[in-house]
Amino acid sequence: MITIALSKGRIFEETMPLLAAAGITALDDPETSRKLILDTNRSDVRLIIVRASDVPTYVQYGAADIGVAGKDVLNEHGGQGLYQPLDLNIARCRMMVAVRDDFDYESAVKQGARLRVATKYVNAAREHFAAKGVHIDLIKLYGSMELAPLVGLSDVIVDLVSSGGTLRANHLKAVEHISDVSSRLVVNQAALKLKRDKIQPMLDAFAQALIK
Ligand SMILES: Nc1ncnc2c1ncn2[C@@H]1O[C@H](COP(=O)(O)OP(=O)(O)OP(=O)(O)O)[C@@H](O)[C@H]1O
Ligand SMILES: O=P(O)(O)OC[C@H]1O[C@H](OP(=O)(O)OP(=O)(O)O)[C@H](O)[C@@H]1O
Repeated sequence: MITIALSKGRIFEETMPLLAAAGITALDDPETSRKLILDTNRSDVRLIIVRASDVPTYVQYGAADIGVAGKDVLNEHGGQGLYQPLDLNIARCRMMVAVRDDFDYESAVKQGARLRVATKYVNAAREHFAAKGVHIDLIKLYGSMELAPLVGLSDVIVDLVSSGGTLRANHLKAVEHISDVSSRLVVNQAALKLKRDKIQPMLDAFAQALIK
């Protein structure tokens, strides 16, 4: 049995065409079904539905053989035990530093102010500000980061931006680009060795589908 870990929403939706290219189709839709283990048209392949941030953990411990996770999530997890053979180029966005429209970020940084940074991406934030030599107090959040500067929890947020609509709707502006983000295929290193006959053809089919 090959177990593939996916999160609901954009990763599931954007991975389906790639799975289809490898001849795999899900028999249930996670948006309408409450099932966490989904059968596929292949009796030797199943999908498990987990939180986006939990995908690397399931694959690291071998509870799933394969998964799809954003580079943001992989950077926070650390990537131990994971082989990352393919950038699937899906769920694309940018990791940015953002502040309130009326916050003078340049001056705050120039004056050597200690910035309060709220984010779910603490590793990315720590690395980014350390490289700039800016001192920060990190406040870990699990979502809705855009709220933090509006209610005085932080000066700055580090969050993902795609259309920019969420920043605009909350009177925030992006002031620094940290990295481009897309989702990667991750494979358990031991599973790749033990189940190579089943996993390698899937990897080849995904790679082929990406070229087209
Ligand atoms: N607005 C966006 N546009 C495109 N891709 C995005 C966007 N926001 C996040 N992503 C990417 O999609 C991945 C999955 O996002 P999703 O919203 O499904 O999970 P999440 O809510 O961030 O995670 P969790 O449920 O674990 O808290 C993210 O890890 C990121 O790589
Ligand atoms: O620039 P935009 O196109 O507005 O996208 C940016 C938003 O997308 C992500 O949230 P998401 O939609 O995934 O919501 P959630 O993570 O809070 O579920 C991210 O955390 C931003 O809030």
